Amino acid sequence: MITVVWFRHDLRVQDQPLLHKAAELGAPVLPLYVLPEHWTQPGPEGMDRLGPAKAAFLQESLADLETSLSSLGLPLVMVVACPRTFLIRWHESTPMQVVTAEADAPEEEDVIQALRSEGVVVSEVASRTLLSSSSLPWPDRFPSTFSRFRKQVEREGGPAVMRPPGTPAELTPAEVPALTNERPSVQALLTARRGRWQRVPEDYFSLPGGETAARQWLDQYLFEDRFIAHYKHTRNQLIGTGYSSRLSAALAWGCLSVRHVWHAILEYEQAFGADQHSYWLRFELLWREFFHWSLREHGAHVFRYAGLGLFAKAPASPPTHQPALWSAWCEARTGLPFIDANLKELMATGYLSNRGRQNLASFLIHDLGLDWRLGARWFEHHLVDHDVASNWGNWAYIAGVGHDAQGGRRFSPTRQWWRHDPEGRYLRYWLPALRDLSREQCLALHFAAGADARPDDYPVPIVALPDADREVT
Ligand SMILES: Cc1cc2nc3c(=O)[nH]c(=O)nc-3n(C[C@H](O)[C@H](O)[C@H](O)COP(=O)(O)OP(=O)(O)OC[C@H]3O[C@@H](n4cnc5c(N)ncnc54)[C@H](O)[C@@H]3O)c2cc1C
Repeated sequence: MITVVWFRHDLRVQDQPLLHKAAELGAPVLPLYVLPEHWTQPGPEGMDRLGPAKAAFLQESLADLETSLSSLGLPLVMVVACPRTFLIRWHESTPMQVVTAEADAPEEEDVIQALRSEGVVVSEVASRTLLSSSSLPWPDRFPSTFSRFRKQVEREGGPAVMRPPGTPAELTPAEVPALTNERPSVQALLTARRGRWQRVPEDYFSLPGGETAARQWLDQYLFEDRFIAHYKHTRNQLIGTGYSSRLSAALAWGCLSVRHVWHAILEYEQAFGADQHSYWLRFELLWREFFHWSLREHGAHVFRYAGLGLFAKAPASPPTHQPALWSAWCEARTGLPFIDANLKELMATGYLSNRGRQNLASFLIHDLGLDWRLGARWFEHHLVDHDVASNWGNWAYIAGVGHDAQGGRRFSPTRQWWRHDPEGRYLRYWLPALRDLSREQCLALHFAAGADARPDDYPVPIVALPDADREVT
C-alpha cells in the first residue's frame, strides 16, 4: 500500500497539512498532480479553463513544487488525465490510499465520492480555508450575507486561526508505478497553452508562480516595503505596485496557505502595531473565506443563472445572446475607453484590480444585458488567480443572484472612471491610441460624441449609457 498525496490547489511544501497527514499514515508516499483534461476542452462559447497567463503561472508553480519535493527526496508525478478515471485505474494495479484537500467545488466532491465508491480510502484534509469544518462558528444555517458571516466569525475576538504546521521531517518515497497515459505531458501541454504569452512590459507587477516567489513577495509586501501600511487607502487603485497585496494567485493555487498569510499579518501587527490597514487586509481575507464556505453550502447552485435563490426572485431564463456585443467585449473594443482599458489589462496580464473586476462585471450584466455566467467563464479562462468560489461568488453577487440582499449592483462606468482614474493615467497606459487625448476628449468618446477627436480605429460605443451617467464631478 502506498499513500498518494494528490495535489490540486495546494502547490506548496511548507505548511502543508497533506504531507503531515501522509507522514502520520506511515506508508511510502507518492506526490501526484493531475491536470484535468477537461480544463482544455472548450465550452459552448469556445472558452476553456486554461488561458495563457494562467497556464504560465501553473507551469511555474508546478516546477517550483517539483524542486521543493525533490529536496525532501520525493518525486512529483504529473499527468494530464481525467482525475477520476486515472486514479481508479491506478488503484486497480497499485493498491493505494489518497490524501487530498477537502473538496471545495462540486466537481471535486464528485471525484472524491467516486473514488470512495471504488473502495479507495481518501483522507480529506483542511488546507484552503482559515476555519475548519469541525469548528464552524455559525449554529446550523450558513449566514445569508457577508456582514452576518463576519459578525459570527469575529465574535469573541475570532477567528481563531490554527497555526500552520512546518515541513514534515521524514517521508519515505514510494516507487513510481508504471503509467499508461497517452496524453501529452503536463509540461508540454502547459508550454503549448502558454504559447507566446509572456509578461508584457506594461505589466508593471508580475509575480511568477510557485511557493518560493510567493513567500518572498509576502515578506517584501509586509516587512520590507511595508505596502500594507496604506492598504485601506490604496486598495481601490487601478495601477502601480503595492496598492493591494497581489496575493490572490498564490492563494488560489495554494502556493501560500491563507492561514500562513493570516499569521504573517498578525506578526506584522505585533511588530509595527495593528491599524485599520492591517485589519482591512484580514477583512478581505474574510471575503474569500465567506465565498469558500458559501460554495460548500450551496454547491452547484452558484452556476445557475438564477443563482442561490436567497433573496429576490431572479428570472429563470437567461437573456438572448448578443454575439456582436460579446465579440466587442472579447476584443476589448466596446468603445468605452475605461472598460476597454480594463479588458486589455486582464487579457494581457491575467490580473485585474478588484475595482476593475467590479466594473467589468457590472458593465456586462447591467449595461450590455448579457448572461452573467458568460463573464464568469471568461474570467475563469483568463485570471491567473481564478478561484471557483471567489469568481463565481462575486459575479453572482453583482448580478443580484448571490449573497447581496440589495439585489445586485450597477457601477456607473463614467463615475467609476472619473473617481478612480482622476488623471486618466490608467486609461492612457492601456490604450496608447488615446494617449494624446485629454481626459475630457476621452469622456466625449465614452458618450459617443467627439467624433473629431476619435482616432481612426477606435470604435464607437456599443451601448448608450443612461443619461444619469452624464453627471460626473
Ligand atoms: C467579478 C469578480 C471576480 C473575482 N474573481 C476572483 C477570483 O477568481 N479569484 C480571486 O482570488 N479573487 C477574485 N475576485 C476578488 C478580488 O477582486 C481579488 O481577490 C483581488 O482583486 C486580488 O488582488 P489582491 O490579491 O491584490 O487583493 P487584496 O485587495 O490585496 O486582497 C487580499 C486577498 O483577499 C481576498 N479578496 C479580496 N477581495 C476579495 C473578494 N471580493 N472576494 C473574495 N476574496 C477577496 C483575495 O484572496 C486577495 O488576494 C473577484 C472579484 C470580482 C468583483
